[in-house]
Amino acid sequence: MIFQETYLKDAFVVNLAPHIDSRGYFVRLFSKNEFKEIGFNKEFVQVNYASNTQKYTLRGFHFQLPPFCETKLIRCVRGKVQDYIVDVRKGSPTFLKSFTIELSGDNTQMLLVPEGFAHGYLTLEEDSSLIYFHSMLYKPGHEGGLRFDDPVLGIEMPAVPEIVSEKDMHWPYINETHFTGIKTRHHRKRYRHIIHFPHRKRRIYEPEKHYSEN
Ligand SMILES: Cc1cn([C@H]2C[C@H](O)[C@@H](COP(=O)(O)OP(=O)(O)O[C@H]3O[C@@H](C)C(=O)[C@@H](O)[C@H]3O)O2)c(=O)[nH]c1=O
Repeated sequence: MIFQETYLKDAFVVNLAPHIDSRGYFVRLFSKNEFKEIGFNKEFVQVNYASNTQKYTLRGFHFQLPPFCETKLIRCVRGKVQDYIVDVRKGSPTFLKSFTIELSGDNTQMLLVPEGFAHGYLTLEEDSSLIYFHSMLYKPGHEGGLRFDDPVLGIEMPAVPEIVSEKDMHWPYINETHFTGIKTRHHRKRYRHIIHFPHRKRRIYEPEKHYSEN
């Protein structure tokens, strides 16, 4: 596994190392020892699987509220998605900035979504499925969400979402209730096997302009 540090503090792209032979391939998705390299020492306590029938289905952007914040490891096992994360940690240097990556059943990348990040994706192919590893159990009633089209986030998608749940259509636009209060980790130790993504220019967040009545 090779960990690629993103420009969002604590969020990593995990590059897998498949063992290929005449049968196909074998690949390790998680190893406690390898993840220690990036300071990850939690346990995954729940594994979820989501199947999406249609292209341009959107799920997200979701996070669990304190004290049930969770780290998630995301792998697309079939089809293709554009995956997004948004830093909603109050006080984080990358607060409200987003990162996106294409994940697919054919590529060998996963995304590690740290605590205090919202996560979502848009399917780019029919029949796209994902598996998520969670460090916290599902807590109904403790879910937070961001609108995928919130102008504060300025997220550009490759296509207009065509299928979105009622719940995801009704998240309020950015306001204080979204801020998880999770602190970023302060250590900035350099890790082995880490590649850095270049910074992307994002629009400046101006709360007084963007807070909505919702
Ligand atoms: C997330 C979740 C949902 N459910 C139930 C609640 C509901 O009846 C049904 C569908 O739930 P949702 O509409 O919230 O599912 P969905 O919109 O797919 O939610 C997921 O979105 C992606 C982007 C993530 O990152 C995941 O962590 C999760 O939040 O499944 C569970 O039983 N356990 C769970 O862990």
